[in-house]
Amino acid sequence: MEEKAKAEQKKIGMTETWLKKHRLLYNGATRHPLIISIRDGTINTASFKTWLAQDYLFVRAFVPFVASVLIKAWKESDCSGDMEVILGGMASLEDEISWFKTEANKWGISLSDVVPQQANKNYCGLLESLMSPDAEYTVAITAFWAIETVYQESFAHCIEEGSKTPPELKETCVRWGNEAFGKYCQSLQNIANRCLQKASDEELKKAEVMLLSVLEHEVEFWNMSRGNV
Ligand SMILES: Cc1ncc(CN)c(N)n1
Repeated sequence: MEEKAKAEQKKIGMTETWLKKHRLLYNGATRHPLIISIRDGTINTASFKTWLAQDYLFVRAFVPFVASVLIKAWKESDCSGDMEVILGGMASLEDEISWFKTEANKWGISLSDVVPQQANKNYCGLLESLMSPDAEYTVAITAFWAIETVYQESFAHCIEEGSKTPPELKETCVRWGNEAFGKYCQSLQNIANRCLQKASDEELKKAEVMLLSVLEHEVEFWNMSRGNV
C-alpha cells in the first residue's frame, strides 16, 4: 500500500517503482555473466549452444502461456487494446520458433534430442501455474512484461556502442534487443501499470512476488549455460 501510494504520488507506474526497489535482482537477470560474456566477446560456443537449445524448449512452453494471457485479457481486461498487443506478441512467436530451428541447424544442434534441464522445467512450471484460470490477469501480465523485458534489456546491452559481440551472435542479440521489441515491452509495461493501479493490495503483493520469481528464474535460466564454462 505504501509503495502504491508512493508510485501514485510520483505519477510513475508500479513496475518502475518495483524495478528501483529490486534493482539488484533485476541487474542480476539483465547483466548476467553470460550476457556480459556475449557483450565482451569471450563467450564460449558450448554455453551459447546450451542456452539456444534450452530456450527453444522454453519458447514452446511460452506460446500456450501467452495464449492464456490473451484469454484472460478477453475475459478480464477493461481495455480492448490489450488483446492486440498480446496477439501481436503471440504472432511473432511463430517466427521465433522458426528462427530457433534455423539457428539450431547452423550450430549443429538436434532440437528433437534436447532434454530440458531442471531450471528450465522449474521456469516452465511457473508458466503453467499462471495458465490456471485462477491466476489473475494482473499477475499474469506482470509476469509476461517481466519475462519479455529481461530479454530486451539483456540483449540490447550486447548491441550497444562499444560492445564486442561476435558477428555470429549479432542476429540473436538484435532479435530481442531491437527497438521494435523495446516498444512492445513498453506496451506490455503500460498494460501492467494500468492493471496494477486498479489492483487490490492482495493482488499487488502477488504481482510483486511474481516479478521477483520471474527474475530469479531468469537468473537460474542463464546459469544453466555456466555448466559449459
Ligand atoms: C528464458 C526466456 N526468457 C524470456 C524470453 C523472451 N521471450 C525467452 N525467450 N526465454
